[in-house]
Amino acid sequence: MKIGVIGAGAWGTALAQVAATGGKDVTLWAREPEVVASINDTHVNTLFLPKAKLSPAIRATGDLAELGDAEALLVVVPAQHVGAVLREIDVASRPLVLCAKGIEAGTRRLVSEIASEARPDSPLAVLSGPTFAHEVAAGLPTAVTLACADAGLRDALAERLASPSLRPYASDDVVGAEIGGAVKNVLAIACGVVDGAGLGQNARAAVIARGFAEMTRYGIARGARVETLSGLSGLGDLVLTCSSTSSRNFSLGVGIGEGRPAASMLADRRTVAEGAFTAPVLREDARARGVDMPVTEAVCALLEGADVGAITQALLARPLRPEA
Ligand SMILES: NC(=O)c1ccc[n+]([C@@H]2O[C@H](COP(=O)([O-])OP(=O)(O)OC[C@H]3O[C@@H](n4cnc5c(N)ncnc54)[C@H](O)[C@@H]3O)[C@@H](O)[C@H]2O)c1
Ligand SMILES: O=P(O)(O)OC[C@H](O)CO
Repeated sequence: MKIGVIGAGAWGTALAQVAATGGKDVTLWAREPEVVASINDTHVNTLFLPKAKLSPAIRATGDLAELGDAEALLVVVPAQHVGAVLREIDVASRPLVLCAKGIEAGTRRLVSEIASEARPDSPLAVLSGPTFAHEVAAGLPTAVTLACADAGLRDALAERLASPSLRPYASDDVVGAEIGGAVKNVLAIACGVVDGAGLGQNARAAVIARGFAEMTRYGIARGARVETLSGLSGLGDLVLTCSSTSSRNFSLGVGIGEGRPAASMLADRRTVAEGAFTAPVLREDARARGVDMPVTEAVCALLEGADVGAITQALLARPLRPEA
């Protein structure tokens, strides 16, 4: 089977490694010529996943046309670039497995909505869950949600993507799988701020629990099912990214909590912290739908330069309310 992977950041590279280790023929599209060269010449992605020794069965290319004959394509560019890349490639009606986590600025669309507009003939699936790329590339045990409306395709993809260390759980709730991954990135920034500002572990647990409550309110408003949100792609990924500096979103929050300006940290980086792009559009969409998301509102204010102490006090001083 030939698998195409669109995007050779850390996650696309790790997924290519899993597929190649499982005996698939893998072509990996990278935007950066130096990434193509380093993967093909040294079997290392020196820019985005430098510690992983990659299978020689992975062939990198800078030409999207070379992925046209793949049986399935994993789409792993950051959410804000999915539309542009999918409009550029001719994938006929091949299945697209969407692996980016975010909401598109300006349109408020989930990645599946972007993809179905760009490639209306391609069936879509979403792969999401608690998955640090370096752990997956190292073959450490990992479980994910694989969501797809078509049961036959879902089972076929699950079988092809499963490996001895990567275990997919099937779901038909595509929107639910996407909401968890998009919202947890914003909440991870908040947990990083708590850590960086030394607000304590009680505060971090409170942000995780109240963050999950707002993820659930927002998810329900967009048609997600609660059991999906409390599964791997929602609560599972929230717990992972809210507790480790391996998360780029959490680390961004730590920097903000320590008093560094968000804008300069974002300007300095090549890797993506999706939560910084999702937070403003999530706030806009939640307001439009009448969904209360105070942690998301706080993250937006902090990204815009607000003072951590003032935001913390404002959150604590909100009118008292029932938990449920
Ligand atoms: N890294 C992880 O552990 C991980 C795990 C699960 C999901 N994800 C998700 O996967 C997606 C990709 O993240 P990543 O970690 O692989 O990226 P990364 O931070 O490792 O690398 C950045 C990526 O963005 C690409 N890029 C930058 N500008 C672009 C443009 N204009 N057009 C197209 N691509 C562009 C780069 O080529 C590179 O592939 C994100 O949505 C992320 O949330 C990441
Ligand atoms: O490094 P982060 O914060 O983008 O998180 C990576 C993955 O989404 C974890 O599942």
